[in-house]
Amino acid sequence: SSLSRKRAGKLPPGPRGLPLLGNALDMMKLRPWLVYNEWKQQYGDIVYFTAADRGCLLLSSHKTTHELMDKRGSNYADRPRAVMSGEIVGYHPKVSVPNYNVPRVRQMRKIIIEGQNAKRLNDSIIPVVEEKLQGLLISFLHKPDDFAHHIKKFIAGVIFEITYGHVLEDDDDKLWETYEQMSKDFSLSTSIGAFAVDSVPALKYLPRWLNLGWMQEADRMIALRDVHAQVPYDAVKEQVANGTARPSLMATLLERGQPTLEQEDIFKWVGSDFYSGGSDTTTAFFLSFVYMMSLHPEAMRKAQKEIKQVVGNRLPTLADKAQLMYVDAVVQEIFRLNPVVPIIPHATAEDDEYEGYFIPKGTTVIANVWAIAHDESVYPDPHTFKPERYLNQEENARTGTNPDPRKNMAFGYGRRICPGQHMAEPVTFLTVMTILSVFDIEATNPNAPKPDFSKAEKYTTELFSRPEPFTCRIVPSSKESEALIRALEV
Ligand code: HEM
Repeated sequence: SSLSRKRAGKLPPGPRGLPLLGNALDMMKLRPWLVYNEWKQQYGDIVYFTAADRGCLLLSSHKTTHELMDKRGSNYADRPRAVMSGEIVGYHPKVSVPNYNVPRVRQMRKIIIEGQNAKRLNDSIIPVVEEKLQGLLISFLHKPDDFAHHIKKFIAGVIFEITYGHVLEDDDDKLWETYEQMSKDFSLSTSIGAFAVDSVPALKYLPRWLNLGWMQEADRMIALRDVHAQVPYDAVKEQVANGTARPSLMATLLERGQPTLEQEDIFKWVGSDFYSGGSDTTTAFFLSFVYMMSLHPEAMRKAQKEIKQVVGNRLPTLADKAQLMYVDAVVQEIFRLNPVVPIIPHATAEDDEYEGYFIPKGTTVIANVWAIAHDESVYPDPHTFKPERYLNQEENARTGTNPDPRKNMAFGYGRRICPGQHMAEPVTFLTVMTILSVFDIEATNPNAPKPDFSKAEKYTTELFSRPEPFTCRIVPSSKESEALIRALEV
């Protein structure tokens, strides 16, 4: 590509001469978003660098992510090469791995999005969430210290029920165990730097008899890849055939008639993607919510007061949302301060040119969400948890500050934007509002120093970033609240 580069112009600025290997590997340990944020300060909102054998474009402003990833969507909707996860373990059937021009990507996104249309959302998804949410409140009441486990199980329960009509009851549910392992495999195989073969793709041609650690790991992942989605799919197929299927997305798809082999493969992997797309992300968000409340008692009390005024002494419903501006601001601030997906990787399908810079085909494009979320020209006082920032809508609109993080970064960009957003938005709001309507969340040690959010402290450095394990106290906010929860137990 050096010829076309000469013709098309220079690459954007950025750090040069980084060590060939190791750069990408070290990066992940360091919270790459912090390193990337420094590069933004040093080189600007459009930066080019190479990591191992890849060219990477780092976009660190609303302007650049919007102009390239949204407006030039068709050219910015591919994914970076995934050697371990795609080529070796074979997760290509997942919607998130292949390039956008693979037809099944669009077919799968369509099924996922239609699965959350307004009617399905109201009739099939929200009622399930409300029911599972009652179970969550009861678990919080009885075993508050296990809140992290309860949250995880709540999400898994919702996803299994809406995807397969599978009722998750036991902690050692087989389907749950399998999906958890698949989810771990998928995120490990996808993470930058976990496997050397992603930095040196030629390693994939080493003979299998060498039996290196990563080869054994890959074989184990491949075995699970082949079965995890087959088992629940076959179960629903049989239930549909003998008329015992509970309502679910999979049952709806199968009730339309005998699928072709190609459709079967797509349905199976859509099932897999509901879990890998929806569980770790939503769990990370709710853990972040609990953690933020424990650290910001004033914001919590303001939200609780608003709920009391609007809702009174009953459990809230989504119909109350329009009147709960402050609660909504709390939700936005959780999405912003510690974004669940701090950096989002896409890739270019063709050569491009932007503001005089040349952007080669096949460049990894990284949306630097963390840096945008902490940009003080967009979110003044960016490292502080401050729901109030969203409330002055006229002023915000006039100055272009404090845009809703859900609308322009938390769920990604362009043609790859999160297809689960249609349920994620109401589910996050409903859950936050319901928990706050009956519980106080308190820090175990209120005098401990607050983490420094300008350094992303106390948050993990995974693809889906969540708070590091923490403790807090979750107690009913009043006698009436406790009675409301106990009334749910039958
Ligand atoms: C708080 C919850 C969630 C957050 C923060 C979140 C965030 C994201 C982000 C940032 C992306 C990448 C978008 C891009 O590449 O531009 C994504 C992709 C995706 N999400 Fe979500 N998500 C959430 C919930 C869900 C749920 C509930 C589902 C279930 C259907 C889901 C399914 C997916 C799938 C399948 C993709 C891959 C799409 C593709 O590659 O074309 N997500 N999500």
